[in-house]
Parts: sequence; structure tokens; C-alpha cells
Amino acid sequence: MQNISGKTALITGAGRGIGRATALALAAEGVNIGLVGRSIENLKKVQEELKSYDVKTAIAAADVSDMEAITSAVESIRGELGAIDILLNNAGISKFGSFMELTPEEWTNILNVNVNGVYYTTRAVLPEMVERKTGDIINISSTAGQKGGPVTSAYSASKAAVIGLSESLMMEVRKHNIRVTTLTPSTVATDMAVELNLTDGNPEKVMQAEDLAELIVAQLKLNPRVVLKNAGLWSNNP
Ligand SMILES: NC(=O)C1=CN([C@@H]2O[C@H](COP(=O)(O)OP(=O)(O)OC[C@H]3O[C@@H](n4cnc5c(N)ncnc54)[C@H](O)[C@@H]3O)[C@@H](O)[C@H]2O)C=CC1
Ligand SMILES: CC(=O)C(C)=O
Repeated sequence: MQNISGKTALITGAGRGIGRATALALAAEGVNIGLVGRSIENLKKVQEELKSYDVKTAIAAADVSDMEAITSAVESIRGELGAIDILLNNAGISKFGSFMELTPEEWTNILNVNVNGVYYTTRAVLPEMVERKTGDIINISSTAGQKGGPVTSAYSASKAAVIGLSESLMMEVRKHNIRVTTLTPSTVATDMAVELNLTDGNPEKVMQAEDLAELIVAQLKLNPRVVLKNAGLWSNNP
């Protein structure tokens, strides 16, 4: 097990849900946190919550599907906090609907955010990790990326692409001492899942964002000689 205190993490989609919960869990371990997301108001709220921990924080608003915007957000976070040790590619969107119901614009937008967002953000962070011969990249896919459903064509295609990207990158960069992990959670009780009518969020029955954050902290503490290649966390009492 390694101590992660003093490391620096960059989290996309950090203004709410899984991103916010992971920011709080990592800060509790002494990790400095760079928060990236679309809504500066939400990022400021999370930054305020992080004040109760003895860590440095920085925020930068950017749409991960805009390569220039996310590249300059990464630069800005790096300028304030220093080298990034941990990247959590978490930002994502979803819309469910039948194949013909979803418009080409919705399809393209889901693919742009969920796939290109991971690609652009990782491109901005990876070279420094390779140079430093250290780093953790965690990509949030979904059970929907492992198995299609009748209304999930765009979302499942995007999350399957994340699995392909992530597993390939893991094979490529482990020789540089960089760990890439693919997480495939089932429904997590966040605004996204409630908006999709997947859950009422009942904490007795449905996985909470804090549960996934706990797994992320635990995997980061694993001895650097091993990497959690992929993991599925499921609700146990649905
Ligand atoms: N909630 C669930 O049941 C599950 C969620 N996931 C994935 O986990 C990740 C986080 O999801 P939740 O926390 O549930 O969602 P959420 O909707 O509650 O939070 C997502 C965050 O990402 C941000 N975001 C969205 N598009 C963005 C963009 N283009 N650029 C920058 N930030 C952007 C949003 O503003 C929001 O703060 C997503 O990738 C999602 O697909 C995976 C499995 C299950
Ligand atoms: C939204 C999502 O990815 C699931 C699996 O519920």
C-alpha cells in the first residue's frame, strides 16, 4: 500500500455526482485537487467544501469536448498545483432513447463528450506523466459499455469506446510506470441517474457516489507495482 498524501489529482466533471464525491474522498487523504467542469458555480461550491481539508485546490471551467479549452484548463491547473499525478476522466453525459429517436446531433454530442473528452484530457496530461515515469489515469466507463440495451445505443457506444481506449492505453503505458484503470459501475445515485429515471437514489438499495469514490481511493493506494486493470462496482441489494 502507498501513501497518496501530497499527490495532485485532476478531476473532470467535478462539480457534482461522482466527480464531487471523489474530490472530497481524495482531499480527505491529503491529495491536492484540480477541479474541471462546465459550470464554474458548481466548481466553486465544491472548492468551498474542500476548504475543510488541508489541501491545495484549483478550478478551471472547460468543456472536455473542446480540445483547446480542456488543454488550457489542464495548463491552468498545472500552473497552480504543479505536476498532475492522478487523472480522473469522469465527465460524461447521457441521453436514452431509441436508435431513430436520438438525433444525429445528440449522438455526436454524446460521443464527443464521453469519448473525445477522455482523449483530449488524457492527451493534455499524459506526456508529463511519461516524462516523470509516474501517474494514475482512471477512466469512468459503465456497465452500459459492456452490454447494450434497447435505448442506450449512443451512450453504450461511447462507454464501449472508453473501455477500448482505456485498456489499450493501459497496455501501452504501463512500461512507463503509469497505471490506467477502467471502471464500469452500474447505476450510481447521482443527478444523472435520477434524471434518467434509473433510480430514486434510495441509499439502502442503490450505490452512492461515495461508494465508488471509496474504491478509487483504495485502488490508488495499491502498491505501484500493481494496477487494477478494470473493475465493476454494482449495487448489492437492488
Ligand atoms: N450515475 C450513474 O449511474 C453512472 C454514471 N457513470 C458515469 O460516471 C460519470 C459521472 O457521472 P455522474 O456523476 O453520475 O453524472 P452527473 O451528471 O451527476 O455529473 C457529471 C458532471 O460532469 C460534468 N460534465 C458533463 N459534460 C461535461 C463536459 N462536456 N465538460 C466538462 N464537464 C462536463 C457535468 O457538468 C457534471 O458536473 C459519467 O461519465 C457517467 O457516464 C457510469 C456508470 C453509472
Ligand atoms: C448511467 C449509467 O451508466 C448506468 C449504468 O446506469
